[in-house]
Amino acid sequence: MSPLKTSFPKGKMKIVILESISQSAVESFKKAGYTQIEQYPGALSGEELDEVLKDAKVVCVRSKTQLTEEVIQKAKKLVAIGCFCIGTNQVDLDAANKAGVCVFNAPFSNTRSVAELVIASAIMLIRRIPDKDKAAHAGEWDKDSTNAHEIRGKKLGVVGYGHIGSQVSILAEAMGLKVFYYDVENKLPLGNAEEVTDLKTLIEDCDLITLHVPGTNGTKNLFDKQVLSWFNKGQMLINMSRGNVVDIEALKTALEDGRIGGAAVDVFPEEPKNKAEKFSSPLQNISNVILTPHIGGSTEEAQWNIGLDVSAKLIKYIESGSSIGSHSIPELSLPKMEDTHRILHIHKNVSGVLSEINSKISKLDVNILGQYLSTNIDVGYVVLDIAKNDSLDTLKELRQIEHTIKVRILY
Ligand SMILES: NC(=O)C1=CN([C@@H]2O[C@H](COP(=O)(O)OP(=O)(O)OC[C@H]3O[C@@H](n4cnc5c(N)ncnc54)[C@H](O)[C@@H]3O)[C@@H](O)[C@H]2O)C=CC1
Ligand SMILES: O=C(O)CCC(=O)C(=O)O
Repeated sequence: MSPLKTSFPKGKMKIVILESISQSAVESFKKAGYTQIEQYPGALSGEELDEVLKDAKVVCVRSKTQLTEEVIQKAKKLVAIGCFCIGTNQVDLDAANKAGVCVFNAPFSNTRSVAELVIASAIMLIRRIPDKDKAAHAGEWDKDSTNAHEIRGKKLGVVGYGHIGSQVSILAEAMGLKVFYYDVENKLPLGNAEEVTDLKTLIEDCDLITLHVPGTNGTKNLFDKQVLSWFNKGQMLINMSRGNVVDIEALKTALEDGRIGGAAVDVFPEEPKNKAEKFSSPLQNISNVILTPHIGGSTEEAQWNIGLDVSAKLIKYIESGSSIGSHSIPELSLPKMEDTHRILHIHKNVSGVLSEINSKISKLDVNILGQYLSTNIDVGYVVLDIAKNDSLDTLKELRQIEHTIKVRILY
């Protein structure tokens, strides 16, 4: 079979890669025939980002680059966004959906890396290693065991029992911790973990609390002043989810008061865009606090696998239209194209569009060999496999249909 060609030559398809995404992604794109790859080490914003995205078909980001409605609307040629991470909160998913831009992520390639760092942090905090470490660096030999404990037998409260939370749960039990969890959804408890349906009880009863919720409007300031007031016996807090899940000023106060006995914080409301920008946080220089620069998922293993996972989804979408794993436009699983042309039509989900598409195609006297449709509240995604013909004319016709957002043709 001849290699799959796309309506738009691969060699002209600009792929923008920001935030030092793994070379595994770059290699995958190149191997698949994409040569116009622009790479930038950090995140971009403002005019610089707009300029780079002006003629980009695909943009690849991690957690920093903010792909707002404005940015997406200006990037007129954009077909797909790859989030080379778990979180998709840096992208306006609603705007991407309405602009017909497919958004993918890597839902579990760095899960284990985060879970391992949580366990490591739990041990460090409960042994008060941050202070011992600082003291040793300063030439002080402090062997005092006061307030240093084993994690064995301690109670761990997991807030958000999804992929990461449940992996933490398994590792924690293996280390002898007793695991409790709180989630807004009904979740299967792994091992001997027990659900606690009330957040206050979870916090009051556990020795360590670890946060693994997504960054959404619903989780913004989930740990606000009031929730942090439920820590009253020196429990420790680990936040490797998103910076704005915790009220950072209230956390500072609780740490200074000793109501919270220590914290490991990997994510911040304000994070530098790149290495050159300075990092500052109200949590700096507080006793028994570990601050890390959003590296929960930053292991070579995780980054390599994320690169492979997301690039494969992007290539599949570009070359076949399959949108399985999309966080924006509707998901469609598609069969292989067999000696056909494939039309991908993304449109506003209003009545009449589908029948107009079919009527245009029937007027062109083109045989429809397969039709696939998926919709969400705002957008419809229809894929038509048609007998080979002068497809460019078909494309022109379909672009004229009212409510069309994007049309592509594969041949
Ligand atoms: N620090 C880092 O480098 C990394 C951070 N993350 C963050 O971790 C988050 C979680 O990742 P996964 O476990 O893969 O996500 P997931 O979607 O598998 O799990 C999230 C869980 O949180 C629950 N949840 C949502 N709102 C909640 C609320 N208000 N209260 C309690 N539970 C709630 C959900 O029902 C779900 O079970 C990501 O969205 C990302 O923001 C992910 C990877 C690396
Ligand atoms: O590695 C990154 O840049 C972001 C990791 C993260 O927060 C995620 O996967 O959601």
